[in-house]
Amino acid sequence: MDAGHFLLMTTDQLADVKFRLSEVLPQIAAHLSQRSERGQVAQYIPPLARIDPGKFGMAIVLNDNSVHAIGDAQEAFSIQSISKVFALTLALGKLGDGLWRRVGREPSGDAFNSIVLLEHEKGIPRNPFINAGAIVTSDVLLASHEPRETIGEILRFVQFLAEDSDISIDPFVAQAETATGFGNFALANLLKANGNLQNLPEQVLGVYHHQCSIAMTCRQLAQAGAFLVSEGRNPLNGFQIVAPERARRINALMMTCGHYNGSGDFAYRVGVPAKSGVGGGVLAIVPRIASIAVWSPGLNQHGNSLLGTEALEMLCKEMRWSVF
Ligand SMILES: NC(=O)CC[C@H](N)C(=O)O
Repeated sequence: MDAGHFLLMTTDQLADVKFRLSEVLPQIAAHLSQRSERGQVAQYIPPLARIDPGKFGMAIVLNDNSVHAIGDAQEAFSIQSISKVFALTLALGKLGDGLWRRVGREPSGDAFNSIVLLEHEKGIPRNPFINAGAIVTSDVLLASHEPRETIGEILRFVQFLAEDSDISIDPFVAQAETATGFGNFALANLLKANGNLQNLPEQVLGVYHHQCSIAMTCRQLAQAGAFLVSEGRNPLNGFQIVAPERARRINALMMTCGHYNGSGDFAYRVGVPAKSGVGGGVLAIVPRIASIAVWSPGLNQHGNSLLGTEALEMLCKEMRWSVF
């Protein structure tokens, strides 16, 4: 198929965006390199607590497949909760709207790992991006398979989206999460007690902790997210990954729930759909224009990347990118 078929910007618009990026990206890198306050790297997952908070990378994929990158954009990091976007995409493919009988679509206003609402709301998590909701999504993907088959399915999907078979799971992170994820076990047990898990908590968490432990570079992540930019079609290879309507809906969930109880602030400051992870990564989508991955491991009080958010705020302001 003709690559031009997928262009959602005219050639002139693309040239203009590329020119502005060549000016703005070095400014962002220079500005952030001077910041001494970089947030705190996640402490509760031991291998993440050892990551250098000085790291910073950003990659932008435009829908002609050109990649514009700065900093440590070629260094793999733990994508953590960003994996929830890919798992949700697969789960919607399996269950369609049936998924919404088991998970809600509302922001929680609580921390990503909160258990409070889950008891109140009888085991139906508020949305698929908080841990409880993502654990249900993992259960859907597990269905009656062996955990390792489902883990392989998620990994292969991400590799397929990024067209990169080098993407892998960090076994040390997966092991550490399983050894220390007592809060996730509490969530999974409460889901099971409420009849909202079909499989055993340890099997479901085997899937969930491994999907969170996928390691990717900014470049790979921005490429894997590109189907959300172009109405569900992967601009790398032209495959229609999801229907345009589904891509819009995944973006809507990223906008309303992608940053947990920091989602309102992120929408206000940045203004595009995005999903964060406690590894310090953020995947942000500018519909019809760009897929952006940024990585800075230090987190703010909500567990979202402090400088990653700031970088996106600067970028979207300078490029005048917003869905509003
Ligand atoms: N916000 C996150 O990235 C959390 C994911 C992490 N694996 C957890 O379960 O706590």
